[in-house]
Amino acid sequence: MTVSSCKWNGKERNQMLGSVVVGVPPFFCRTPTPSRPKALAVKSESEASTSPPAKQAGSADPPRAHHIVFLKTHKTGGSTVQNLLFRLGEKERLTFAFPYASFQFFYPTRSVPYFAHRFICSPRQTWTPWGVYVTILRDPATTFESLFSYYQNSIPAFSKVSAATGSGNLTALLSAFLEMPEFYYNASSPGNGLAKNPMTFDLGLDNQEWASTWPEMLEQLSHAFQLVMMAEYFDESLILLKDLLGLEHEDLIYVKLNLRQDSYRTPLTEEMLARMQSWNSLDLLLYSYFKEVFWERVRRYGLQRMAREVSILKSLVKETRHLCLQEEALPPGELGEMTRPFQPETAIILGYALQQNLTEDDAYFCLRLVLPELQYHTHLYFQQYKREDFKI
Ligand SMILES: Nc1ncnc2c1ncn2[C@@H]1O[C@H](COP(=O)(O)OS(=O)(=O)O)[C@@H](OP(=O)(O)O)[C@H]1O
Repeated sequence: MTVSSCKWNGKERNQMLGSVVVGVPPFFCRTPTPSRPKALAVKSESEASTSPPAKQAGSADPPRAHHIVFLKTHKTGGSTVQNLLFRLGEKERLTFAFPYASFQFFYPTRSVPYFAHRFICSPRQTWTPWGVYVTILRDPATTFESLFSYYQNSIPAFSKVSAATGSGNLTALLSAFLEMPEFYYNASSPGNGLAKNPMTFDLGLDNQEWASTWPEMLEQLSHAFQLVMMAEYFDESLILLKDLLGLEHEDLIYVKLNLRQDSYRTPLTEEMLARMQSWNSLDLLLYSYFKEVFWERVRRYGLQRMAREVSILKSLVKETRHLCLQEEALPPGELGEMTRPFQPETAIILGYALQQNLTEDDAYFCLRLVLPELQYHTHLYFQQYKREDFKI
């Protein structure tokens, strides 16, 4: 089934959702249009072109940000960032680079699309700036714990644990996996891409073992991505994004999406934590490296300035939540189809119900703020390809 043939009804939604469970790296591209926002404009309209900028020999100009690419890693808060970019793109009438026939590009064979892999990750390629590249990382332990719970039934290395132990208890399953990961993990199984060093895999690097090219790879990645956000410092990350793209505070308003119900979280013992870090040691290297890059960047931005900006953002988010949401996150049974996030079999994912009696403008904004990624993707897909049969 192709996405273009989808209508938004329960049966087809399930088919679409099946494919999105294993990841959605949406590429979000900015194409200059007559209604281009001043906030994102780097050069004047007359200078704009739809093709990537050709760098003139000897030109000292920085590359122009004609395109925004967001590489969505798994279980790192990416859906929240994606929602913000979807809203921005819709508001500014930007073009989205959606895969033609699916929600995702090449997963699980390869997580990063070929061109990105070639330009970002090959040590022999010189990085060619084509736009603004942004991604997000999260502490490897919490990322893995979240992945294990969410993909318990769909990643072979994880589902093998329940088959072998007969247990249905997430904590027991995670503990059993961490005791003997090699026993459950088969590197050649394509569905196992995320079962070891998932962020490394998502960035297109070899996630099996450390190689002497790693330091060079990390440096290349830090040149390729103008911003690597950190889930643990989400607000600070958004302020850096604002600075990078020339956004307003209003553009940064968010609610946490794809949030698991607390009862599905596994409390980690010291031993589990150590095992998890050892199993995901490349993710740990990646994360530690980019955490340093991140804080260096915050220092350059100015610590006091950052604190002020974050405080403004926090107040705005609080105010908006009060305006838009009935209460904090709710389980799926209490949500309508439009606002109910996809539910894996092994965890409960929370969503949000809107306040009643919102004005038309507020309802337009608030609905988009809480719209789960599949619903929003479907809406944008139909909107972009001039299919009017699914409208919010
Ligand atoms: N703003 C913000 N800050 C910190 N953490 C956040 C944020 N938004 C979402 N989250 C947490 O990220 C987890 C979901 O990540 P993704 O949306 O990338 O998941 S997915 O791969 O698209 O399914 C999921 O983690 P778990 O709840 O631990 O599963 C979310 O709670």
